[in-house]
Amino acid sequence: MTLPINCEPLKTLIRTVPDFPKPGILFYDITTVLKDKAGFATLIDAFAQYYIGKEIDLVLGIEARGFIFGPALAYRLNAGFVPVRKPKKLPAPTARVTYDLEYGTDALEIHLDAIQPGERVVIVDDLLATGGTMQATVELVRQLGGEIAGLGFAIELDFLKGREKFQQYDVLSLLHYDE
Ligand SMILES: O=P(O)(O)OC[C@H]1O[C@H](OP(=O)(O)OP(=O)(O)O)[C@H](O)[C@@H]1O
Ligand SMILES: Nc1ncnc2[nH]cnc12
Repeated sequence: MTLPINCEPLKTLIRTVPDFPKPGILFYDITTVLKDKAGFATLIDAFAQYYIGKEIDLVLGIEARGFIFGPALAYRLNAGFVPVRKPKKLPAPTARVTYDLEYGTDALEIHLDAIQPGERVVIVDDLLATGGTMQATVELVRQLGGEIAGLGFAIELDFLKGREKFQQYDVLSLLHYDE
């Protein structure tokens, strides 16, 4: 059995920015790990190692930062990639769900024909905070009849307890922060 990839050393490559985008928010900036070739590869390798062999048909990436990890992971899993987008970006008929954010509200859409009923889907995003964004995406997948095989995050902000929204799902977070 292969040992799980330890991503903990990558914390040195993640920049924290106080009071962005609003006062009181400590922003976890992944651009500093993405530009590090070993850092980015380690994150994709860690996701891939977890999902290989789980018969994943589709990887869904949530706009915008889920688009960074989703396609690279889909390629490694020999799966398709589906973008979940902010409103009015997708050209064909869509399903839409609105949700609350750590710092505002927003909505997400998916093409109605993006998932066939029963297809096995992994949803990826850069960060789990309150879980509102992922919860909206889970709802979109359920509306289309997809089977949720996993929810994957590069970073989880444990203190916001977003994970509690997903108790019936397999949640993978590569890095955890307590504050
Ligand atoms: O768990 P939550 O409280 O829902 O927060 C997490 C979401 O917030 C950020 O995206 P944001 O909405 O800022 O959009 P962006 O990726 O377009 O910057 C982040 O990339 C996640 O998608
Ligand atoms: N604190 C945070 N840092 C980066 N992305 C976020 N998305 C929601 N909360 C965030």
